[in-house]
Amino acid sequence: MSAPASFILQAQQVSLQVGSRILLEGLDWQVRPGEFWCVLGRNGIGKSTLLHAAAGLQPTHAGQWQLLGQPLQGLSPAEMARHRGLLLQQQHDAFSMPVIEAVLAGRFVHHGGWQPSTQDEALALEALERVGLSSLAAADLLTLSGGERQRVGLATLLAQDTDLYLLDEPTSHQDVAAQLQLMTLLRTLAAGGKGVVASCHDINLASRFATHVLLLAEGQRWAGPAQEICRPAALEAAFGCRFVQVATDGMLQFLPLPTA
Ligand SMILES: Nc1ncnc2c1ncn2[C@@H]1O[C@H](COP(=O)(O)OP(=O)(O)OP(=O)(O)O)[C@@H](O)[C@H]1O
Repeated sequence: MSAPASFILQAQQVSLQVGSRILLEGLDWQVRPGEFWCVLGRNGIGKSTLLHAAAGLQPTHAGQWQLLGQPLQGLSPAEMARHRGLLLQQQHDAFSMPVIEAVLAGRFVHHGGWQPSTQDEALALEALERVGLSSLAAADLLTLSGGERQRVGLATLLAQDTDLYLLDEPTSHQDVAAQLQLMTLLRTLAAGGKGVVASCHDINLASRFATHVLLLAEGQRWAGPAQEICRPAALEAAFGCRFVQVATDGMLQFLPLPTA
């Protein structure tokens, strides 16, 4: 997995199914270094399923995924964990532990032992700083707010330091200022050569921060540069409501309106 690959993630004719329902059929899609993709679409359209399948944690019914040019199915869990990380939509904590310990868990994949080195500790602290939570390093994980807990999850992924970041609704528990910081952080990660894929319900955040958008709808999808995909016609087809496009401060905003 050391040779440079032109794609960090590649879907080749991927089909995803839950029960008898086909969510996606014949998806050909590539994530290159430097790209920040937002996956948009209605509730239940298959965004989480897509992220979990790309992470190798959910079955792919046809086609295959390649991670850094290698078939995902052929990689061991340890190899996968060194090259891709997934932020779940919900974090479930059974035990008390200091926040820094949760972040240090991200380093485990790189040394295989539970004893963190001084460098691991420095990287974990730096990851907490990047998500604005260094003051909570010693706090009990179980005492955090929903937004703080979600950012600890992202810090753990940053400590894991993978090539591909898969994030399921990373902004869902964040206040508006934290959303801007988080989307800026994801864009910076991509600009540094990582591949970032995040599901999102905020079209305006996606169109402002993502380099690319994958817009999913029943039996249809659009993929490409964010400014090309975030257009009223495609958004209306995908979400089933009207959109008015408003230009403000040099940015395009999309205002959803009920259908007449
Ligand atoms: N294990 C399962 N068994 C049956 N159906 C499932 C299973 N997992 C997911 N589904 C269904 O698959 C569909 C896609 O779910 P998914 O969570 O991927 O949607 P989503 O686009 O992420 O939705 P949301 O925006 O609400 O998070 C949903 O209709 C869901 O009910």
